[in-house]
Amino acid sequence: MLQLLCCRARAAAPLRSLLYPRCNKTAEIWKRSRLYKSPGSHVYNSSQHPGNALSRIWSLTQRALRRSATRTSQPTGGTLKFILGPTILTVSSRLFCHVAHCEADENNNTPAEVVGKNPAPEFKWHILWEFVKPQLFALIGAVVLAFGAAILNIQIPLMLGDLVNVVARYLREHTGNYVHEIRGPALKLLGLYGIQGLLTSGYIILLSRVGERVAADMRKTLFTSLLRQDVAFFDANKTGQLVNRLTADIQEFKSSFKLVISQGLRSITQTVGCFVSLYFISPKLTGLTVVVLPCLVGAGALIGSFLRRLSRLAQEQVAKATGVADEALGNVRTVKAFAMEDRERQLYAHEVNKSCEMNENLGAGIAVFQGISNIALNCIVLGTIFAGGTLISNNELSPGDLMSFLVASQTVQRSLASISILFGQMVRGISSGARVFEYLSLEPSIPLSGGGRIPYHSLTGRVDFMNISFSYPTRPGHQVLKRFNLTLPPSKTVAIVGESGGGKSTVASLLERFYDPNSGVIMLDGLDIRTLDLSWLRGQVIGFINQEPVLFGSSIMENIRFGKPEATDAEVINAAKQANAHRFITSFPDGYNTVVGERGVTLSGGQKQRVAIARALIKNPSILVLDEATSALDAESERVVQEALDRATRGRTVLIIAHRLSTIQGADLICVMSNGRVVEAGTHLELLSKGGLYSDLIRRQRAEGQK
Ligand SMILES: Nc1ncnc2c1ncn2[C@@H]1O[C@H](COP(=O)(O)OP(=O)(O)OP(=O)(O)O)[C@@H](O)[C@H]1O
Repeated sequence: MLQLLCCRARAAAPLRSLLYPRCNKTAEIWKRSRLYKSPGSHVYNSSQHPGNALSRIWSLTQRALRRSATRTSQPTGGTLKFILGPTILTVSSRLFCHVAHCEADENNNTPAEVVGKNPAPEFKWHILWEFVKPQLFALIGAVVLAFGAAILNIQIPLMLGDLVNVVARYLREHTGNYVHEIRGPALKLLGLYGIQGLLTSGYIILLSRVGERVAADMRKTLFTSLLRQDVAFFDANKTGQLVNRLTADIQEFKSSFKLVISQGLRSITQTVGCFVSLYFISPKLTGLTVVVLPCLVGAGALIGSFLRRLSRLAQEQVAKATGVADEALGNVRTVKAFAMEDRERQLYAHEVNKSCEMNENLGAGIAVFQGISNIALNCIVLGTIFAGGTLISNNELSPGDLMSFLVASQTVQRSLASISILFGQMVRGISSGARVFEYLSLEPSIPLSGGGRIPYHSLTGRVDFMNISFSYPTRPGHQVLKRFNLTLPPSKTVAIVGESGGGKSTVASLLERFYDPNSGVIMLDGLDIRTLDLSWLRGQVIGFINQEPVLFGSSIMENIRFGKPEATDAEVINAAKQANAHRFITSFPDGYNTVVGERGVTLSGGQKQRVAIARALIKNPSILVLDEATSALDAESERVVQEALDRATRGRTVLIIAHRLSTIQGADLICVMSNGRVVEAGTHLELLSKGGLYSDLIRRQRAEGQK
């Protein structure tokens, strides 16, 4: 039972008071626990230093919080995890902490250690450069055009001033033709507006092309890198968070990248250029502006950052509500089976109401902010006109200069305001980019390609597990296999049985090289499988069928072809026939083109299993691994599937992991596993006559069957 207590980590006192009483009460925990920090991970386990474990934990916690608080104002999403016997303290750099109380297993190992990632992944400029390099010409073009548009923006106030001066002179002197007088400067200004419009469109087009291509390249590279990672990586990282890096983080990075280059460049150029113009128009008015403007922009930036924090909280709340809906809709069958629709509706309504309230508050905050900033900006205009009027009456300034000054100072205000917003956006973009880059350069510990292949005609399919010891990387303290030995003779069927959690499926995972053993070797035809090409091993040598086969939401034809993409239709149909699936597939109106729905939801368990068998058989594997392939089926489906399996296993090396002992009595060898080791081995009759663990299991299963 997991009990999560949340507290704001910044408030040190509550965290301290939460820890001390817990630890005082459970002094035993300290004696039992060990302290380790695995390299690269952030998992700490307590009592290599039993005496000062608490103070060490506390200082690590504070250091982690300080680091995440000072590096960036944005949440980074990393976690540190402290394991104190059955208590796990998770400190996340989102500045929250959870104290999770977990039951320890029989070895005093906590069941829920999750390896956290670096709390603040670094932004790597050289990786960004690799993505930007192919778009360099377009990027330089965009920068030049944006710079040109900014320079013109500096010219416009001056030309507006010229125009006003012409009008003012005409009004004063009433000489000449008004249209003739004004035509020249007006046309110049119009031309300037036109060129500026063209430059602006040009740089936006180029920049969005650069942004989209960089983002698309990043998505493809990140997806490829994620697919390359080994299974242990996915044990330690939630898929939702990985998908978030592909979508939200890259989106955020792209927006920041485009905004910082376009608006950043424009705003800085305009601010500097317009300030120079202001100074040349009127040093006295510029002096006044220099005093007032930064104060207003500073106040605006402060309120702006407060509003952005509100906006982030409101977005997080919307994401939370979406999470509730996602979970309920994703598990709709379970929700319905437990008649929990009402509870889920209430839960969703509660979260939506909270997000509605937060968004309303945010809306009110924005409204007040905009109202106040409108008043302040208009006051600046009034103040400038007032002071400028005085200068005009003293003949120190012309009306046109005042006009130029007003427009240029408005441009400066806008530019300064956008620089302050851009700064926040840049920080967000950098932390999103860092999260994306973190996995781009991650090398899997088990590489997918490279290594040798055994020619098909000489492959016998003999497998030897030699002295294998293994712990899952996410649970290094819990040894699942202990000096495990087993031989799968060529073309024979070996079954593994034993208590639940004894490590049977782990043996299959090691053969597939989802993980590598900590010690010992697995041999295929006398060769260490670590020296063999992994894509070849998984793609052509080993066929894997498990208890709950997962199908893709495409047609049956495509699902079977997943086992061998180049297979012809005839090969697919042949594999389906071998798997006893042809008849039910052709009974559907769309036959092999029937779309099976998300994860194969429109097929029955037995039908799904037979499609999965066809998918495994189409690659004609030398070794077949059946991990409780029939245990989820009813008697009739099991009979049909078993028939298919009997046919499929002929002439192959087969490893069966079985719960129901009735299904493996014909196996050439049955191994009984207990506590990570093989404790008995022999045929069904040999093991029965021994009267050991196997006959015990048979007796228990028979008794359960009779209940
Ligand atoms: N991905 C994983 N990460 C960490 N521990 C795991 C993982 N998968 C399994 N384990 C643990 O390894 C041990 C052996 O699990 P395994 O699935 O191999 O047992 P099993 O004999 O196949 O059990 P069952 O008959 O119930 O399927 C269990 O204690 C389990 O909790």
